[in-house]
Amino acid sequence: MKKIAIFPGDGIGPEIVDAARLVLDAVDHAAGLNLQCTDGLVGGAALDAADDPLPEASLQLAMAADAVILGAVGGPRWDDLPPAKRPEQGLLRLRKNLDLFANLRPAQIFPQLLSASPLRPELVRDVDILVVRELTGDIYFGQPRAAEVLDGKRRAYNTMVYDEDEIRRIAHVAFKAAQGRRKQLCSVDKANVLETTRLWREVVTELAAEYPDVHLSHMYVDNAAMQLIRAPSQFDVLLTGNMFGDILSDEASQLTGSIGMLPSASLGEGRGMYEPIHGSAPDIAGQDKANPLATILSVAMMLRHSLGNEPWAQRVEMAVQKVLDEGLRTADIAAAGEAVIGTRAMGHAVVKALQL
Ligand SMILES: NC(=O)c1ccc[n+]([C@@H]2O[C@H](COP(=O)([O-])OP(=O)(O)OC[C@H]3O[C@@H](n4cnc5c(N)ncnc54)[C@H](O)[C@@H]3O)[C@@H](O)[C@H]2O)c1
Ligand SMILES: CC(C)[C@H](C(=O)O)[C@@H](O)C(=O)O
Ligand SMILES: [Mg+2]
Repeated sequence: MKKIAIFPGDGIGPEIVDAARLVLDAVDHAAGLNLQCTDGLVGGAALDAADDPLPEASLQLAMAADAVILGAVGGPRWDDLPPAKRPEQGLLRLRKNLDLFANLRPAQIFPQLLSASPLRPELVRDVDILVVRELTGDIYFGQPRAAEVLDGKRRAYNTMVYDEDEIRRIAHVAFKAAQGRRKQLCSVDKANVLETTRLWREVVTELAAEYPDVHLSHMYVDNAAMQLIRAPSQFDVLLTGNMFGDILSDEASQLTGSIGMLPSASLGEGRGMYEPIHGSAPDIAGQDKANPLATILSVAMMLRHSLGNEPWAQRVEMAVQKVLDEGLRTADIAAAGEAVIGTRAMGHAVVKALQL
């Protein structure tokens, strides 16, 4: 028996999670996984219910689980709160408390969606990038941080900080991932300006000696943002910090056609958390329009990384390929004039494509 904690969250979160749940339930039943799934509150939903974006009960639920599935958090209803009190803080605290320092965000091209990419097909056809984003450090968590009034003037600051151990452990993850792929690792930093990322570059370079089969290169983040659009297939594994990884992974999602296609795994020493990279999409929430495939592909990542079930991870990924082959599209991945299906119908279609 494995325990799965499920946090639907806000906005489209409950819709995409419900669609992914259809797939998870079907796999559980067919593969005899004997999963015990329990829902919890995080983000705005938790703020509303318990005045805390990560109530203690939710944290305990996650800590007791073998794996966590999360939809998305946040939305305009909570936008006036200061960052430290917002729904997003629930997600950040969950990541930090579970020590999920390694965020894997694969950006793969689905050949069926080449026409959905804003880039020319010949530029994106061979794209297969793994963004390895550090997830528990950087300017997200650095102290001190404050918003204050000084000499009658409002000012605010955050602190970007990494120590060498934090850099080393995420770099090991990236080097190992590269060894299992095309052996090209590009570390992205801003070492020409920032002390933090100068240390980042030093530590990553030191580690390269342990991975002689991996070709390591370094790139400044501004150039990387540009190269991702100019010639994205040059990248294999992209290693970067929390902030740059957040931005570059949203950018990379566009190569695939939609942010609704990018799953993620957040890993540490223990349980993993699985979530799409996108947010709560308030503009389409509650309309059965959201693409659940990123969440469904995150379930595949959970089967692979937390449940040790590679065959079923691949079956879910193949089922996603099949629905795309069949021409089934949510609005975000539909070409002009193409028929569109809703979130829930897409979930059912993936279950059908599993051919159980
Ligand atoms: N992991 C998370 O929980 C997470 C991630 C990013 C943003 N957020 C939060 O979500 C809220 C909205 O943020 P935002 O608008 O900047 O980013 P967003 O990712 O929610 O949406 C950006 C755009 O992408 C579209 N989109 C996102 N997911 C989609 C899907 N599955 N299918 C189809 N279209 C999709 C949206 O409709 C929107 O047009 C904010 O409160 C933000 O903090 C949460
Ligand atoms: C909601 C926010 C805290 C989060 C982040 O910045 O990590 C999101 O953008 C993501 O990419 O998961
Ligand atoms: Mg983000």
